[in-house]
Amino acid sequence: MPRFCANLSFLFADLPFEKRFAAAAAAGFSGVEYIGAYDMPMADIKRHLDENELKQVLFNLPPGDWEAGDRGLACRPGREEEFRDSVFRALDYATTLECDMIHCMAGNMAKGEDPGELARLYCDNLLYAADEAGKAGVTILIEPINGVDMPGYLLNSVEQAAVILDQLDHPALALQFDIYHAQLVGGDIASRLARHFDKIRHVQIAGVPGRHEPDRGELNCSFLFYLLDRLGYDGWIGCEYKPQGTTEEGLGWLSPWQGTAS
Ligand SMILES: O=C(O)C(=O)[C@H](O)CO
Ligand SMILES: [Mg+2]
Repeated sequence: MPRFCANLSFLFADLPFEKRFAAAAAAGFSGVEYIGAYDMPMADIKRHLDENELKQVLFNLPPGDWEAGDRGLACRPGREEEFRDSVFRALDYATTLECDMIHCMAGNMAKGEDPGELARLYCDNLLYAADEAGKAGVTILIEPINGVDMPGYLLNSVEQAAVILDQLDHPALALQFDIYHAQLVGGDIASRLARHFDKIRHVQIAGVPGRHEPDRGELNCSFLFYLLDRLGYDGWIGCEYKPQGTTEEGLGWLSPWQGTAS
């Protein structure tokens, strides 16, 4: 059955970041993911992982200046050198943290820009990142994100991502299927999980609407977890949601699944 990892950028958010590792372990998680922790020395992160017997499942490439509106650099003209530096920085962390998946955010499209041009640059940058990551045994993931939560984001649909992955056909590139975003952009989750299953290396979950606990809203998560199991999914499911109360209060949905991982 599926293994669940805690997304520390979303869960346990009432605690300082470094305390979220222990909180995740205490709640029964054996893996963690997060957007990024580049302001923390890698040795400190490694210590938190080891002390709490946690696997580092995933984190993101440095996304540029988040406060200034950057949501990744991969499609941004004029930022190629920064993108390349970000690949090496992330791979350094990945090596130390023994993490074999990195999410590369596409970046936003500004008004008046040509999406085709940006998509070309995005693909070139993905190939660069995948070549470097492949040498380190790391897979670069791409994740479609809905354009309501992230207006202007270049990569919105699972279908766009599938075309890109087919075209680039690189062994170190794969799909991060975030069920929350996919439900908002197209729905029909069960069929699309099955259709794109060969490309999926990581799954994330949240309830729709609201991005709260997965059992709150229109999705039938138990059905989807069993489906993933039937499809032969042996990866992690990232719990990337905004708890409605405290994280611990909202974890009732997880208890039937804990200890069932095969
Ligand atoms: O927003 C998401 O769904 C993600 O997984 C990104 O990594 C961060 O925004
Ligand atoms: Mg996600």
